[in-house]
Amino acid sequence: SGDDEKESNHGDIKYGTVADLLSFVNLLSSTQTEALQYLPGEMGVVLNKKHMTIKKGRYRINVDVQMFPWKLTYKNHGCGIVPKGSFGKVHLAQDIITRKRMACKLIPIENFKAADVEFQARFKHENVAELYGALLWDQNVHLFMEAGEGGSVLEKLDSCGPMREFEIIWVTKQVLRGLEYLHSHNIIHHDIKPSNIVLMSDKAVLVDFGLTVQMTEDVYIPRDLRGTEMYMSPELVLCRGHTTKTDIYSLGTTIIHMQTGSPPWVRRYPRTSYPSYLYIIHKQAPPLEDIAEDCSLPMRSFLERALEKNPSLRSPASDLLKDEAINPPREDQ
Ligand SMILES: Nc1nnc(-c2c[nH]c3ncc(-c4c[nH]c5ccccc45)cc23)o1
Repeated sequence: SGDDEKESNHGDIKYGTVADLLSFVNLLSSTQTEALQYLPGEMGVVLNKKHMTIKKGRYRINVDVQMFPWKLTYKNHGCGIVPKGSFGKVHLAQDIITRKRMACKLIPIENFKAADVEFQARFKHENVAELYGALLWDQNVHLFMEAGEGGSVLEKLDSCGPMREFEIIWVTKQVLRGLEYLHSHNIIHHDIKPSNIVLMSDKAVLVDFGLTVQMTEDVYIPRDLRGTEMYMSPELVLCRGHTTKTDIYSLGTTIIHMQTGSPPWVRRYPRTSYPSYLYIIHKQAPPLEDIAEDCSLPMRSFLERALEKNPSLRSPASDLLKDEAINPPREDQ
């Protein structure tokens, strides 16, 4: 009976719906810090029964799930690095029963915002890292997600140097499919860059939705500056309102980074002499000078469309997905 079921539960971890998870994370982000200590030691909602096995209302580290440092195939020193997201560390986790390997992002409860998970919970797409569950353990929110075991594009660039055009095309198509989906729901990611694109064997997915917003009007008026400077669009820097097109510009700067191994601007304006790039991004023409010399003509024209200074003239993801640069004729491949 329900009572037996209740008695046998020793914790507050349960399988639930997206609505259950959203009310759980809203509870967490709305609880005053001093009140957090009175919450049960273990609480959480698991969306995905296939990957995470709850036993008697519990899901414990080293009992039900093990945590590992990431081992990257191409990382020469092979040390288990723990990549840092916008507000937390990301570990590799493996469910003891299902053996499913997951990413587990730890966010200290005082830094946790419901927005960190809201969009990943509500919007599912093969190029958006799936959220499997959210748990609170001793003052840390643990987000279990789809793992990109190939690491992020940034780690690949740091380890293997500039990417070849066919690799860039492969990543760009995946990111554009994810952006086309998010933008069709008026969602702006706000932090498209190499470290927020992670690689699996058969696809790439977008991660880190801590800065993500859903537009309610035609234009989003920011209260604060969101994103990473080198990848920011001129209209975002101006802070007079922007749209989903800002993500397209950030993809353009990300492609320059994948081609050359460096973000735009930094070679012409060294970081040592330029603490901030905001004024440069605002005043200068888009960074077409930072496009790789050996960039193909189709990719160059793709970048001109993605880096168009005027967002209303900039191509949307749905148009760029049809661009010849990322749909080369067979013999080119
Ligand atoms: N900031 C953030 N928010 N969610 C994620 C995330 C979800 N699934 C993931 N899978 C892999 C990695 C990852 C990043 N760098 C790495 C280096 C080595 C191995 C793995 C990685 C990160 C994630 O990241």
